[in-house]
Amino acid sequence: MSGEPAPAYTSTAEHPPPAAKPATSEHPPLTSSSSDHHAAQRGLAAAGPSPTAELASLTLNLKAALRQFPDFPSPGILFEDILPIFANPQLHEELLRALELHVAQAYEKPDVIVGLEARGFLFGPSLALRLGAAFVPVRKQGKLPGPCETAGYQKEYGEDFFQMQKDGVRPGQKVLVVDDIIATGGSAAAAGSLVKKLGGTLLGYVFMLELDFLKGRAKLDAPVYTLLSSQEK
Ligand SMILES: O=P(O)(O)OC[C@H]1O[C@H](OP(=O)(O)OP(=O)(O)O)[C@H](O)[C@@H]1O
Ligand SMILES: Nc1ncnc2[nH]cnc12
Repeated sequence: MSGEPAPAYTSTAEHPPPAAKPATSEHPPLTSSSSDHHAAQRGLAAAGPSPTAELASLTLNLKAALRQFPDFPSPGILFEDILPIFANPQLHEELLRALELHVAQAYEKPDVIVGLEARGFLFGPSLALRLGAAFVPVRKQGKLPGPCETAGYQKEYGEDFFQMQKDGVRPGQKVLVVDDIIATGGSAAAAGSLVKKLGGTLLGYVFMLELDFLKGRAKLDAPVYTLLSSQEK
């Protein structure tokens, strides 16, 4: 890895997204020792608050933006609406920064970010670009052309089938699965099983939000990171 060029890391630093600023005291580079290799790849100086302190302040803003809708899409479900984060460019930027910080601290650099339809598509590709990784979708059955692997699953309010294209992940590639929410964990577990069927090495799972009381992470057999938690019962 160390000898490889890292074009996306460099280009992210040189071409930050519109709401982002270059590395400054407000948007500092990654500085912890565990993320030094990422910081070095990005060509950024070490300065500013620790990634842990920065993450803590970012998550406060993000949590405050969530909205809840009772009895949607069916009676008894308290629906967590993440869309206000994407409607606000500053929060959108803060979300990506928080996820990027966490991945750099906690995981090896992934080759592939696998995002789940549909809300995993809202930030999966942007995160992949920041990390210099490929983005590959998991889609609901019947949406992807060509040879696919299929896995059935149950989620908090229904059941479905997920698919991935057979050439989406090459054997041995390091994969992070990302999605907006983990509830019962059924969707994420199905996605992880597809990655493994394709021969990928599952580094772990990254979610914006976890509904802790449903204990979905117990279904997952790789490290799980959630930025925010909710509906503690
Ligand atoms: O942990 P689980 O109980 O499996 O539930 C979590 C999944 O449910 C939601 O997706 P949904 O299937 O509603 O699809 P959408 O993103 O297309 O709205 C959410 O985006 C997760 O993918
Ligand atoms: N309670 C919930 N809110 C939003 N998305 C979900 N996906 C599964 N459960 C959910």
